[in-house]
Amino acid sequence: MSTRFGIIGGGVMAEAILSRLLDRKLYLPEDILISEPQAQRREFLASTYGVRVSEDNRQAASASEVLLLAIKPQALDTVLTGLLGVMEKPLVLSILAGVPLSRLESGFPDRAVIRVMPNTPATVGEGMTAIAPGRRVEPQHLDLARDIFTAVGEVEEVPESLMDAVTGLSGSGPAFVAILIEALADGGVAAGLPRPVAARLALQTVLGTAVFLKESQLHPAQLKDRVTSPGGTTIAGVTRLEKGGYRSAIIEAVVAAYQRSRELGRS
Ligand SMILES: NC(=O)C1=CN([C@@H]2O[C@H](COP(=O)(O)OP(=O)(O)OC[C@H]3O[C@@H](n4cnc5c(N)ncnc54)[C@H](OP(=O)(O)O)[C@@H]3O)[C@@H](O)[C@H]2O)C=CC1
Ligand SMILES: O=C(O)[C@@H]1CCC=N1
Repeated sequence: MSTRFGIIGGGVMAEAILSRLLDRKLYLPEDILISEPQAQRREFLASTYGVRVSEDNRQAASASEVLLLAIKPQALDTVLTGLLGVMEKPLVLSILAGVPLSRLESGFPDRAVIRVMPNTPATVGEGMTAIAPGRRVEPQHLDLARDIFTAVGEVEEVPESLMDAVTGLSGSGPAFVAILIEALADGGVAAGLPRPVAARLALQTVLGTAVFLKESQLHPAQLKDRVTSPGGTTIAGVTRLEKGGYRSAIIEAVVAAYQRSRELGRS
């Protein structure tokens, strides 16, 4: 049976992408082969999604069209060593944080490589993916990568020099937003709301605000001004946020994640 889509590393992000690709019927389960060292994880992926699994990365790397690299950046060298001598030349899509195209292209000689940074909302088709094509990428490779990541959300092509910044913002950002939602709910509980009610209000407030901003094209500051009645509740809360360094904490979180992405690429 031929593999159209090979994945090396069947972890969180691989599952997020593959679940949506299957949902959207871009690939059939039998088109996909995932190599993953943990037997339990392989069994889970095979039984949940019907995909083929293997403990041998060389099988996934023999994919006829696409090879998605979804291992941790620290595992790259080991994986590359194990792939020496594999002759097939699929398009390589690397989602590894920080790892530069130059390192990927020397690890996959003669193959077209695209550096990609997706995020976990890809699972529900609301992902944000940035792509940066390498030197050997042809227009048809870029079209294929766009098709794959459009199936899991929005896609932006950027120069490779911006990929670490992308990683700090949209790659890591879902964690920062999840902490905000958790903290909003905690605030509601502190103010006396039952936990389930607080959790629902917090989630819908963040979702509603994001959808409203997207649809209205308002600048976030305009929305903030609309909510902030003179002498009212919101300005009391905003004052406390400013005192607590809310904005700078978020800016610094994105910058710290960007810097860590750069460090990972150097190792
Ligand atoms: N999580 C996220 O939100 C995002 C992650 N990324 C990137 O995606 C990549 C994967 O991240 P994530 O899914 O979170 O990590 P996970 O740890 O969940 O996934 C990595 C998987 O690779 C497996 N693995 C380890 N060594 C090998 C090997 N030699 N050959 C094949 N598979 C191996 C791991 O198995 P085991 O557990 O047994 O070690 C694990 O299942 C990273 O490079 C990360 O930078 C990019 C965007 C967003
Ligand atoms: O935390 C990480 O390293 C990965 C990359 C972007 C999101 N998660």
